[in-house]
Amino acid sequence: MKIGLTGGIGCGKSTVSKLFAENGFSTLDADKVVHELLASDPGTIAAVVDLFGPEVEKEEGGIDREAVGKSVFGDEPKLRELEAILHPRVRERWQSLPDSGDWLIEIPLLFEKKLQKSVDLSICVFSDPQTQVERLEQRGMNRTQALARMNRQMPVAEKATLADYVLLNDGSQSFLSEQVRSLLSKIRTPQ
Ligand SMILES: CC(C)(COP(=O)(O)OP(=O)(O)OC[C@H]1O[C@@H](n2cnc3c(N)ncnc32)[C@H](O)[C@@H]1O)[C@@H](O)C(=O)NCCC(=O)NCCS
Ligand SMILES: Nc1ncnc2c1ncn2[C@@H]1O[C@H](COP(=O)(O)OP(=O)(O)OP(=O)(O)O)[C@@H](O)[C@H]1O
Repeated sequence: MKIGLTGGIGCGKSTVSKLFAENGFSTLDADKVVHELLASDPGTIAAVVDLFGPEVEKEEGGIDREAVGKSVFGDEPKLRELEAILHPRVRERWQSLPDSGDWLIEIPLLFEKKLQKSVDLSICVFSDPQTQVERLEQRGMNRTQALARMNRQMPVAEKATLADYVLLNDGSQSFLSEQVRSLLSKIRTPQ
């Protein structure tokens, strides 16, 4: 089974992914694939330097994600060009996963990019936008940057209406793990 996990930035996707991993799922995170490509894939690095200039290449090699992130959210044409470099490479990676076994794949833009048909089941982790901003600020992102990314995404309430299952993550981590436990018992029990 391949599950697509989505939600807004900072809603708790990685936290949910860890809970699935503890319950025997293999996991893949599209953001991590992007990070690996930007750190060490020569073709990706060359294309991104071509787009943003040599100043985004770090001395030790690889792309400075913070610098790119600061300039690209709010510059829609550039962001689309960056996505055109990265998305086909990321898609190739998760679409070539083995058919066997249980996989949870974190795909932030699952619904924006209409990829839901490529997974057996979709889950959205929902947090109130206020909670999203607070969590991102706690992680060191400033409010303007947080809002720029959130504004570029489909509102999480809309994602929730499109998903097969929704996990609520405005409460405690134990409330979240209870929901994951209950969801796992549903999707693993043959109907
Ligand atoms: C701009 C980049 C370099 C910033 O890197 P940074 O380490 O700061 O952020 P990270 O990659 O960890 O992303 C964190 C979150 O930002 C949001 N985000 C990232 N890219 C996008 C995007 N194109 N559109 C909307 N939100 C996005 C997602 O919620 C994601 O979970 C990087 O996010 C990137 O290359 N984005 C374009 C590729 C992409 O669309 N990635 C999303 C998953 S495939
Ligand atoms: N229920 C919760 N209570 C308190 N903190 C939480 C809760 N859920 C997640 N967090 C914290 O909020 C932050 C964002 O969570 P997480 O990294 O899981 O979200 P994400 O959706 O994967 O984020 P991103 O979109 O940036 O990849 C993390 O620091 C995490 O530890």
